[in-house]
Amino acid sequence: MTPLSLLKEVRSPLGAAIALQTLAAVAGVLLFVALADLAEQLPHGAAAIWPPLVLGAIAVLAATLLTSAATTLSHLADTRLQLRLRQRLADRIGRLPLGWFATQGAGRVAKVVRDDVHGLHHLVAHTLLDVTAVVVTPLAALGFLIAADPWLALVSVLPLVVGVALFARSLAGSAAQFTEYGTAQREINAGVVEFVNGIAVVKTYGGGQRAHRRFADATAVFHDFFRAWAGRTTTITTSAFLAVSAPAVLVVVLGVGIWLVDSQISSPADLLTAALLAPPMAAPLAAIGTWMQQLRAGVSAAESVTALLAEPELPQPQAPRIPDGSVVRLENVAFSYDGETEVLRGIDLELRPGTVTALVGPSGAGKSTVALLVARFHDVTRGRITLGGVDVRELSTETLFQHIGFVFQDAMLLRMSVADNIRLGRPSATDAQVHAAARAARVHDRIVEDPRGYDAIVGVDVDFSGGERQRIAIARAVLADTPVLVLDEATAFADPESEELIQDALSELARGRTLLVVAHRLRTIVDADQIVVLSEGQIVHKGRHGDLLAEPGRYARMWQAQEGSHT
Ligand SMILES: Nc1ncnc2c1ncn2[C@@H]1O[C@H](COP(=O)(O)OP(=O)(O)OP(=O)(O)O)[C@@H](O)[C@H]1O
Repeated sequence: MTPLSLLKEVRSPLGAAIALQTLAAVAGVLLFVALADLAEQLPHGAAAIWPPLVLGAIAVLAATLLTSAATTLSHLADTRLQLRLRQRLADRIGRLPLGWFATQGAGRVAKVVRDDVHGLHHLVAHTLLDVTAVVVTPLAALGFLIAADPWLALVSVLPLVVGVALFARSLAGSAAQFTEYGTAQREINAGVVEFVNGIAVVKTYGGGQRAHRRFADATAVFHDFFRAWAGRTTTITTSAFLAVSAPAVLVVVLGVGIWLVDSQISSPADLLTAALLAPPMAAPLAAIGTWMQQLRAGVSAAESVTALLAEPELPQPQAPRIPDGSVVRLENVAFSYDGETEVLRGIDLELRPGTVTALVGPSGAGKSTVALLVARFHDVTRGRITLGGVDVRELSTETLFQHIGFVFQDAMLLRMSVADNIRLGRPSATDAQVHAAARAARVHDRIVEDPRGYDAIVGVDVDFSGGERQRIAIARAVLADTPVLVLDEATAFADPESEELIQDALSELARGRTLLVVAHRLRTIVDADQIVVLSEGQIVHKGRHGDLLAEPGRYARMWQAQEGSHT
């Protein structure tokens, strides 16, 4: 799909709008022709001026009505396109693997849905009509002039030709310059972002000079580049603007035109027509930069939308199967984020119902990745993951999430009431069930601290700390009541009281379920049925706390390091 094929959806209204705008531009030129005729007829009395007067009035009326009809149609096309695109994007976004969002960030989705769809609005509703007008007006004017007097037409088109030649010269080799311009701009932006993001560090450690060097250097590079570029092109660009400016055009047309009239090659009336038509014929060239930029922005918005629509979706099974029980098995699983480096290899693991499995290991070992794969945020690169004996790729998303729930580190709350946030786990839950889930998650007391309690809107009436958000997410999982639960233990930064509450909530949640926990502190998982030690994407040990501690190895060392730091 090419970016502009997006516009196929609205080909008919947009085509009609462009056709109407073309007629409007011709009518606009006709007005000048009528004016010239009017001036010519003035000495011949009232009867003679009526026809051009009526023609002028019709031209104005037609230009106004046609432009307004074209704009209405282009806006209708735009509204239809926006609706279709937003539906298609929502549909596509809904079918992307959940892991995609972690990698790409919600920022890209927001940019496309908000900014790029809006960028397309500009292209469809305005830019295409503007471009039509600036292309058709000179052509229509030239057509009228050629019909009236070819010599004057030639003179009138001269400033335009000179202008085009000068602009072409000033733009020669500009592709490389524009690339350099873009690179320099990006470097400045990166410098600003780095500086602003690091402002706390900069202020704390007083490294102001060094920290903003990247920004300062990028600005200096940009300044030098731009000065050199402007120096090379200013004279020629200014000459081009001058060539197509109304006074310059009039000087040329009147200067040569008067000589043509004197030499009886042209009539005074045709000279008047040329003097009226030549400036609007040349003027659009001065705006060439603006509309090229608008076209480029529109095309680039279309490219972003097309790219998002082309993102590979998570394959859905043709004939979804039903799992038999809720045993989860990872069989010789390998996974790569980038298709090159495998971050997991040969993972064999069984999560039996009612047991707790803890994943431990150094940072970057692949613990979170295993958790994400079990919840099918990504599909495995090799091997398979089964739930109740069925490959998770053969389950419908609905069935999968009826069986597997998850609570990840950055517990997401939506801008809705606290009760509805918890109810996301089970939309049909009664108030009493919501409250019971919140109690089990040790967050009920915090919720009722606010006078609006469960009706308080998150982010508007009430804000929660990270630990509280996580407990609300746990309440949601309690309510969803899935037999398998994947948890990314995120208590590392919680205060001791909050940590204790989260641990209580988790123990409550774990009762009777299959639990897979990404554990950062070993102390919380000493009672786990199975501790899996990962290192560099592979399982290096598996067993219970006591057994693992007994054998010298990574687990014993990790325990020593953590417990040593507690004593
Ligand atoms: N979205 C991603 N895109 C590319 N590589 C990733 C992505 N997420 C993780 N990785 C890489 O995969 C490997 C395993 O990461 P993972 O987050 O699973 O480790 P972890 O054991 O959970 O680490 P931590 O304890 O620090 O959270 C790391 O090398 C990491 O850099």
